[in-house]
Amino acid sequence: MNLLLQTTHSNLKAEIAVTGSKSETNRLLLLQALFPNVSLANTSNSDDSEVMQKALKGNEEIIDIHHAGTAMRFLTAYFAVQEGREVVLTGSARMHERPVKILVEALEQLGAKISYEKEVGYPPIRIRGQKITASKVTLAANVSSQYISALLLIAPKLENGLELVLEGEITSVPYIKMTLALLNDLDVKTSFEGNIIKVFPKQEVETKEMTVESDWSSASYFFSLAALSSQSSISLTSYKETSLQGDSALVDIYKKMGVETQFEGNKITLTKQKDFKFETINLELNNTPDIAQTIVVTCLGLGIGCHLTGLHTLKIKETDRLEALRIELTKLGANITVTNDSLTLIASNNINHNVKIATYNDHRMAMAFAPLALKVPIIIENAEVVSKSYPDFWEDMKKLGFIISETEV
Ligand SMILES: O=C(O)C1=C[C@@H](OP(=O)(O)O)[C@@H](O)[C@H](O)C1
Ligand SMILES: C=C(OP(=O)(O)O)C(=O)O
Repeated sequence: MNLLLQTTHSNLKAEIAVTGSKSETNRLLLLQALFPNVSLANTSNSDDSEVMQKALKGNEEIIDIHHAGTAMRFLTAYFAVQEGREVVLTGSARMHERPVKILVEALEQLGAKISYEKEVGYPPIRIRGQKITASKVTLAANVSSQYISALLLIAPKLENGLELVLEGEITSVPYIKMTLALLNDLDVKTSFEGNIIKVFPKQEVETKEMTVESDWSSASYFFSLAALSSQSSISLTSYKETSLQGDSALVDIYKKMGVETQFEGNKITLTKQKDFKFETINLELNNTPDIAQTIVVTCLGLGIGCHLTGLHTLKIKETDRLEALRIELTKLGANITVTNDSLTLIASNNINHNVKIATYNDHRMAMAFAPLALKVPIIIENAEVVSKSYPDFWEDMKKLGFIISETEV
């Protein structure tokens, strides 16, 4: 499905209930499987959370998690400790290119039995669940924080808890802190000092309802819309001023792009500042990789330049996001260069009309480019990809007055 996005005005006003954080949901679904007296509210309706839920509830031998990176990594750890159960974890063609070796080797250090069905280091993998008593493991921390979160999530149920020694520069740190914070909410004791993380054993937890905060990565598209609007009052519900999600850094980042965020109860309201003086944006995004695409597209729409660094993990996500951005932004007329871990956009006021944006099976390519419809009519190819994290995205865009129609071209 290709969608043509257009608008007749750029004064944006609506209240939108963004779905729950997929990162929090997928952690909590796993914790709920370990501790059944935990209940959940405001969970994500994303495909990634649905496959996670299905995998944990079902009894299949072959489990297909499609494009869901967190599900792949978290379930690898989960099934490694399900004594007597044997499963094959598989996924989409792209998932077969997303590395899991660091996690598999860490689990093997602990005594897990995992083998590769096809290429060494990549899914699909066969996991034979074991009882694990070892409690110390060393692993590289510079490729994906999801390996670390996966180990931390199963740690309280290990007889002797877990000590992780992290090697190299630690990437995507807020996601590790989110995992630890959710464990702490269940009264699991943890520590994170320097490059050592400890989780202490806990076999049972008190009955508790955990409410998932709405997804900040999904909110990024509304920050971008507010920045590119002539006027805006966009309210988003179920957000907190003190968030577990690193992407809440959007509040400070978009202040530099003329968006003011007001917190009121559990709601945020995004307003466009009048007569804002824009400057080139320089950001290090190692802590917030998922909002890089949103930010660079906003900069193009605003006609300002940016230099974004700390992006090495983008190459192994749903697609090589640096390459995808280079190709699609170039189609729009942008002057962009990328390296293995950075991106530079030169300021320009020209954006080509009616460009067809390819989305590379990446939800964030579709959603990050959508706000440009405030500047030029734009076509988003395979727009259904948004369901990986935000199935209602196009409906929510319509609430802001966008005219969205299917197109054959
Ligand atoms: O733990 C998580 O929920 C996530 C961690 C990040 O991945 P990396 O640690 O691989 O950068 C992020 O990009 C992903 O969308 C979700
Ligand atoms: C990278 C992402 O997800 P995952 O790694 O879980 O597939 C994302 O949602 O941007």
